[in-house]
Amino acid sequence: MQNFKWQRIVLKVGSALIAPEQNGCSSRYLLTIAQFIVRCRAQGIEVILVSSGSVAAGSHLFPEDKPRSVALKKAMAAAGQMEMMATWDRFFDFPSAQILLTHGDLRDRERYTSVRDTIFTLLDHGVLPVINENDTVTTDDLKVGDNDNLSAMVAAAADADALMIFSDVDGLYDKNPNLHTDAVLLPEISEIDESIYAMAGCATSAVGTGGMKTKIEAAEKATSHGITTFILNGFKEQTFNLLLEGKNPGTIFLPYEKPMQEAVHWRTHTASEQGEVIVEGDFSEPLDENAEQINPQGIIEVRGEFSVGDTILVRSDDGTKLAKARANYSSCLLNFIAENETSEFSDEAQDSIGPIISDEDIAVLEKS
Ligand SMILES: Nc1ncnc2c1ncn2[C@@H]1O[C@H](COP(=O)(O)OP(=O)(O)O)[C@@H](O)[C@H]1O
Ligand SMILES: N[C@@H](CCC(=O)OP(=O)(O)O)C(=O)O
Repeated sequence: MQNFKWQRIVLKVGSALIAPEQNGCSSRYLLTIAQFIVRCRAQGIEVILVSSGSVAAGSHLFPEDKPRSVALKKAMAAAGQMEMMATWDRFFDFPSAQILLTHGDLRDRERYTSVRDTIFTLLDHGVLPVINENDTVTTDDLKVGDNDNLSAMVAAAADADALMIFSDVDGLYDKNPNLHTDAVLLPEISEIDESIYAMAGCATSAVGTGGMKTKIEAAEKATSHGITTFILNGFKEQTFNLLLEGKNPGTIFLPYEKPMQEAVHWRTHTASEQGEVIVEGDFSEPLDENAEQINPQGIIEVRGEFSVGDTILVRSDDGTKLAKARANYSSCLLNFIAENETSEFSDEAQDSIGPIISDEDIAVLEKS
């Protein structure tokens, strides 16, 4: 991959590549992917693998149970994860390590930093990190839900240069090629807007989650962090040969020229808001330099329950999303302040705690 000059890449492998016949893990496609990983490492490129497929790999162990309950899918994931890790590990003569994550781990700044540190330490020691969502323990509130978005969060956490999403199609088409014979492949996307999302349909395979929509979300997350992103066909050996020749065999999403800073990116794309604060005021000036101007008297409403340190969404009174920021106050205290007629208590709180949100812990959102 001489032409690409990458130091660190994240490869995301979809379920259809792991268990194509849904009869346990198969080496049919994984062998080629494993050889690609070995060749990248031989070129000095650090590789992180985000591997889907635990449910698909484990499903053959529970053949008689249909329809599948959530508990059954979690059991499949628990059993299939073992088989999948064993399959990957067999291909390599270097060590690999399993990391199972939930969104709960990534949206908490301390746990996120700990995940980052672990990934960097593994890479420093030549160990291949193999990452999946921790399906067995996730709840609706805790899960990322698809490994496309998870891989983008991992790529950002790992400061990767490129994210390669290996799937069962050649890339992004102007419409689903499995439903429309006249669909056209788009080799290069320089800007992700509504028209790109409009092209993306759902998964049509029995094992995929999210289809193209989640891959575009992943590309948006990654490119805004300066990470070149590809959607590629992992079924075709040619894909890997072309990549090694420095060519684009699928769809490439070009990185932002001015990527977001790490902390702002995390707050925008990985942290999720636990509540909202509706404020009044003049927001014509950049909020990231004036966050501290939002004072308790300006609060109109506090929505949801959040604690100090959680991420909150700040909206203006006309509904515009202004920013995501670290809550310096709990929702309980803010509610009390907002409902209290006298400013004496809020002045006291501001003196002892400081501003409601701070300039350094804020991600300004595009007005919507
Ligand atoms: N515009 C599109 N271009 C390409 N594929 C699309 C498009 N819209 C929907 N798809 C579907 O997305 C599928 C890939 O997503 P998915 O099944 O979730 O794969 P994976 O398991 O690799 O994540 C394709 O097989 C295709 O059916
Ligand atoms: N965590 C799940 C995979 C979820 C997922 O996003 O699957 P896929 O669309 O095939 O990448 C599993 O291991 O089965």
